[in-house]
Amino acid sequence: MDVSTRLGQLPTEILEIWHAHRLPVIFSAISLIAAIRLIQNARRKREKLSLSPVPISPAKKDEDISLPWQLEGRTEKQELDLELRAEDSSPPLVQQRSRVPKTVKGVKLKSGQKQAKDFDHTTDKIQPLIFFSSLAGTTEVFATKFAEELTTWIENTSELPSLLKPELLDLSYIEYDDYFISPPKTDPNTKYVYLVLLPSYDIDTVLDIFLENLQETHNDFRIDTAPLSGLLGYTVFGFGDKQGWPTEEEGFCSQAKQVDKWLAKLTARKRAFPLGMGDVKGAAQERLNEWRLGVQEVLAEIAAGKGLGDGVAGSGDAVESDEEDIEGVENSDDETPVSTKARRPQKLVRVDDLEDLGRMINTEEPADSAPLAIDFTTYKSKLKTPAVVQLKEMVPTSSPTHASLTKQGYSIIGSHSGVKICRWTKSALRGRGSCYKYSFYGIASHLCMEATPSLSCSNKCVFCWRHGTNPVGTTWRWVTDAPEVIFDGITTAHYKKIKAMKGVPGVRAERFAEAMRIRHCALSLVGEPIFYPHINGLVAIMHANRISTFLVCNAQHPAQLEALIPVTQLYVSIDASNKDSLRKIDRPLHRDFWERFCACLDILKKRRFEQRTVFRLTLVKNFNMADEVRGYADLVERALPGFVEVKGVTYCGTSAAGGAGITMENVPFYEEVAAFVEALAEELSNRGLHYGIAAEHAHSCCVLLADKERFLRDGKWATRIDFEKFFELYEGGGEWRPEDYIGGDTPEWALWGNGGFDPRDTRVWTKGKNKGRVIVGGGGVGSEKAKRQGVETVGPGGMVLDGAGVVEI
Ligand SMILES: Cc1cc2nc3c(=O)[nH]c(=O)nc-3n(C[C@H](O)[C@H](O)[C@H](O)COP(=O)(O)O)c2cc1C
Repeated sequence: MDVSTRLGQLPTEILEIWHAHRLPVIFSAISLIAAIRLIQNARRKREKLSLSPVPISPAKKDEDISLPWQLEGRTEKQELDLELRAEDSSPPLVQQRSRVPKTVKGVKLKSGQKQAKDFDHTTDKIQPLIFFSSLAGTTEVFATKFAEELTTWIENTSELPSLLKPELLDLSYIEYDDYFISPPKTDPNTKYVYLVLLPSYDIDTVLDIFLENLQETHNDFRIDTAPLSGLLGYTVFGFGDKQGWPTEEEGFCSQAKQVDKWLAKLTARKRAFPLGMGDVKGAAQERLNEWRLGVQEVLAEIAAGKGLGDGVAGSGDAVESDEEDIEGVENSDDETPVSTKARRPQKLVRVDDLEDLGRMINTEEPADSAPLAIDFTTYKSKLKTPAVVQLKEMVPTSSPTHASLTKQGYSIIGSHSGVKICRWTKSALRGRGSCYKYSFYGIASHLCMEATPSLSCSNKCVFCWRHGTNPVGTTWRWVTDAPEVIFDGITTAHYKKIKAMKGVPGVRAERFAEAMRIRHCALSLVGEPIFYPHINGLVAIMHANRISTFLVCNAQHPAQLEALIPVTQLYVSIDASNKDSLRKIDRPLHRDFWERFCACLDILKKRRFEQRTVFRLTLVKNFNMADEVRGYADLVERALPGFVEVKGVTYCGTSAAGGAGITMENVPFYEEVAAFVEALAEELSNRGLHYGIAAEHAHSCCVLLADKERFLRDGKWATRIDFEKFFELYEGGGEWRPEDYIGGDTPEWALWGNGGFDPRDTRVWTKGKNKGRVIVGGGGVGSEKAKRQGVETVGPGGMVLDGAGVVEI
């Protein structure tokens, strides 16, 4: 075979060989590739391992740290990281002393530590300030007595001329910033000692706000870590109840302990005397007396120029500071104590917003790979992640608040909603008259349910009949119930309460039957309905069930107000005409309460053509009535509400009200309310605003002003509501105006001057004292007319006055 022939056969032979051996060949090739990949992977893993950082020894780390004044050219973030790492280098003395592993915290940059101002006992004065907080009045009583006894001691101790008379300050009335960002700056020769008396509450109260404020001040990078170090000293006394909270572990005086701890930080350990604690059901007075004697001794020593003493437990020296540090580490909310912080010039990082700082720290890993625990969660609650925050129930079933509310007739639904049958509902069931909502708007009280999805509020109004035990807070941080659950719960509880009226003498059968179909819901009661995060869901369910909604808000939540879906009638409580007065009467928890209030007015103005808007003024004599007409007119001019309801405050007669400074003296007579309304109407008219006095309900001490251009129809007041039309418009989904669901004319008997009592109902005088009535009070157009028409005039708080005394109706 020649070469050319053999070459011609070669492909065929190769093909044959391939067919004969292809399987082993393919298998070998795959095995080879797999082996190579495995070897490569193994090599890569080893390389990665070898790249992991060598654990940094303390010595090595210290070398790494650049001091702040060497940071030129670095980014803010780099500077901050280095600051944080520098904080990690605690002095050896403290490291040795720590009995637990130290958690190193990032510290926001603060300006240099202020040392305590020098005190010259020969020239300077000592001003003791006694701060107290009291929700139910107990602490106030103790604090007042304590202040009196301390004053007597000072006055009788002639060798202490530098000691000034103590001042008693209610934490609810002062601006925290005036006292807890730095000591008051009055006379440079006056130095302060803070004496703080506090109860403890394991529910959300204003005390939490105070604590949060102290904490925020300490953590605010713009303020010194120890801004109160200029104080001569401080000490705290706590009141608690050992029956409910037997031991400190179980919460006895827990909040006083926390305040004591934060003040230690803010004052750079100026604790003048150890924390005192008294059991209000036990020997509180004896403990307080002992504590007072100790405080007196300390004051005498300071006055004698001996300061707080050295090296003694409770003196605030380094040993004690370390104790506190350890406690803080255990609690995971502490920081490196002032005494152990690296003392070096601080370079301020420019951060436009505190949140920016939090973001920077939380999102970027430190350059140093050594673990660095950073706790900034406490100064800005927004930074808390839901996973970390332990959600509590607002009103747990086992809480005293729950027990107290239930006793008062409230049904608590879930853990934050409530419903209560109103006295006017009972009255209407018995044919004895409805509340002003019937006279003004046509809401029969037996068809109306009063409820709230949030028992908590962000105000602590002096006239709130539940202050003292109601939860308060500025943010919603509780377990949240679904709107469906709340709706089912409140309606079921309401019907149950109506049914319970079945056997009550005088209940009219037809009204009882009607009452078994709720038509209206007043979302007010107590607390703050728009605080509930799903308020829109709840309102929508109400409307779907053809229940009209009257929602009252406290003008402290502009964002929620803006987002609220239209309700049948939207109220904003206007409890004062100016900032100062509002602070005194509403005692708001929000520091920017006035800005929030004004923002809500602007929202109300914007939304006045979507729904009926109402200003609710509650007049409290000596608080928000005198000389405030012009101020209220300013607010009306700003928001232009459709209606202004003016109501005299109702006296709740509890010790809580007394504690807040409200007595019967503060309850205006109806004639005073009437005179106020007339003055307001005149002021509005002088400004070219078209409001007129439309209706009254003397029994609730309530008068209605309305916008004449919108609710005066053919010369007749038309303040009532066409509820069916409202639902039609709502369900139609298009645009509508409040004028589109105006009902019939305001009935004659409800008009201003006619008293406001539905003649179809029966007036029943309690204890049958309707004979020989003497009309007390009276005055103003309304009451004059009322007198002429034989309507009795009511006294303070809806009390009818007669010759025989006060008869409640
Ligand atoms: C709802 C509620 C919660 C309380 N929580 C605590 C508590 O956690 N620890 C405690 O020691 N006492 C607690 N107490 C008891 C109060 O601190 C005590 O009654 C105190 O005297 C109240 O002071 P004040 O009402 O005058 O402000 C609580 C009382 C109530 C009503």
